[in-house]
Amino acid sequence: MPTRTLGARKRIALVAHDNKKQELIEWALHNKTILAKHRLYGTGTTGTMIENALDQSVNKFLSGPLGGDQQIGAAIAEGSLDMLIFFWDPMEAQPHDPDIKALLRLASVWNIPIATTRSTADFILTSHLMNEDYDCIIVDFSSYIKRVIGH
Ligand SMILES: O=C(CO)COP(=O)(O)O
Repeated sequence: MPTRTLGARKRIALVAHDNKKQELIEWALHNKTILAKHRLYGTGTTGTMIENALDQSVNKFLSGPLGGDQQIGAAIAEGSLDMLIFFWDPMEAQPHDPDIKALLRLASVWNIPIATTRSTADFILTSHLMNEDYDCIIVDFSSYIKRVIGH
C-alpha cells in the first residue's frame, strides 16, 4: 500500500472563516507551545492574525476567497502540507464555497489529518503521532493514472 510520511515536525495549515477566526486564535494561543514545534501555514488573513497572536512565523498563501483555499489544496496534493485545521463557518455561505469543498475533498483524497472543529483539533494536537514520523496510507491511484481511454 502506498504511503506518504508526515514528518515529526508537521507542516500545519490553519484556516478560519471570519466568524471563526477568534475561535481559531484562542485555540492557537492555548496550544502555542505545541504549535511552536511545527511549521505553520495559513490563508492570508488567518495566517497574519495567527502570526501576530503567536509571534511565530506563518507561511501565508493568498486570502481564501482570492485563491488561498485552492493553493492549500494544491500544496496538499503535492505533498507539501501534512495537516489541515480548518474552522469553517457552518452558519454562513461563502462566496468561494466551491473552493472550500475542493480543499476538503483534496484533504480527504490524500488522507491527511483534518480538523474542522475545535474539539477535533484538540484530539489531533494531543496525539503522540504529532511528534513522530507517521506513514499515512494513501489510495493506490496507479491503475487510475494508467487507465486506457478511447476504446
Ligand atoms: O476564506 C477562507 C477559507 O475558506 C479564509 O481566508 P482568509 O484567512 O484569507 O480570511
